[in-house]
Amino acid sequence: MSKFVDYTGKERAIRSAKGRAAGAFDEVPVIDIRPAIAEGASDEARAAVAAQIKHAGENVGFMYLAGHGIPEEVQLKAFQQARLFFEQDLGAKRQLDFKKSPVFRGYEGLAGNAQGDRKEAFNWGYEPSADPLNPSNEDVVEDATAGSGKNVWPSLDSPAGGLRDAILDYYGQALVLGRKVIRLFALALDLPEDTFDKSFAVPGVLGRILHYPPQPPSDAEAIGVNQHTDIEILTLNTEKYNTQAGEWLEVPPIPGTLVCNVGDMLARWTNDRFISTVHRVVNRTGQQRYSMPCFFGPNYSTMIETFSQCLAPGETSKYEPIRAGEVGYVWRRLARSRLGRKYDEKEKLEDAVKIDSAVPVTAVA
Ligand SMILES: O=C(O)CCC(=O)C(=O)O
Ligand SMILES: [Fe+2]
Repeated sequence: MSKFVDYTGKERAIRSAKGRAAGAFDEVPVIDIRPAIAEGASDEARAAVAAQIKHAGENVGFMYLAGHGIPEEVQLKAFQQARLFFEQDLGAKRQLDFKKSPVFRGYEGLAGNAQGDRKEAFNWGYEPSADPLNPSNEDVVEDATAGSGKNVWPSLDSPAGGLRDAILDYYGQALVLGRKVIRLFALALDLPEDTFDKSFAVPGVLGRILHYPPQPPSDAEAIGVNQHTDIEILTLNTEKYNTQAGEWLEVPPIPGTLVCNVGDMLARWTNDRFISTVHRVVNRTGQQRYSMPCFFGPNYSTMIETFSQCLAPGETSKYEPIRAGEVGYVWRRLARSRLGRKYDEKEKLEDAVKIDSAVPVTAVA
């Protein structure tokens, strides 16, 4: 594997190499969460599922979640609309170019993406009207530094006019599920079950649909999304490939499951007790590939400071406390992955996330 340099510029060891070498895993575990999220689930059932999450979080950083309860049809409807959106010509898609949004919402093209990845994406964020547990229609303040901002959607009379409804139907169900999963993560970390609840009342949950065209047969190693770690606490997704211990471990789609992986915020919160695993996407299917990750981050004013329970006596955290969004952790990270900027905590946020609209985005065939 080529070396991995993390967002702070440090060369990073793939921590899960240790787990793999010790024979802790050679594949991503499948965890049936139904017994733990069912109405009236017993403490024993929840503890049993939390124990599996703990093992996966500490050794792999990735897990399949079965029994999650989101109908496949809801996902497929969003993918159908996404296909209609991505099939449009570039000019139509670029009307919703993410570079027009202070919070990177909208279309991210195949060309002009910072890493040269073979993918295009449509990005959105938290919208109160889509949240079954927060049904107020209050407008979210359009302020990148406060960390929310407005979504952009295709107009109703355009070819993908149903994209908003289809995405938000899925996203609303994912929000409900994510809040349950995050409680199980708290249990898995031996923390009070409600540890994350307050910061997930109005959470910083970003979503995106990605489209990966089939790779040219002449280029079997063409990268869909280059190696990276995710920014937030955990990601719920449909399918992907990741890496451990110097070789890439395949994570093929398993019907009826979602893939869940640990992100860097949880690594910071747990001082790397839970591993934010490096992963990438290579589309070798010969088909168009679509995926729809939702990145679960807390309210943007939340301070992320390593839980004392995750430190051994006398141990200090490797990580400085950092605010999730307001002073820019999320936005600096997104500027890095979407605009190719350097991650620098000292740079003024306005400069770090400023979009230079004079930079042309070139088209590729
Ligand atoms: O397409 C996928 O399955 C994964 C994409 C991904 O890793 C990401 O957007 O962070
Ligand atoms: Fe990712």
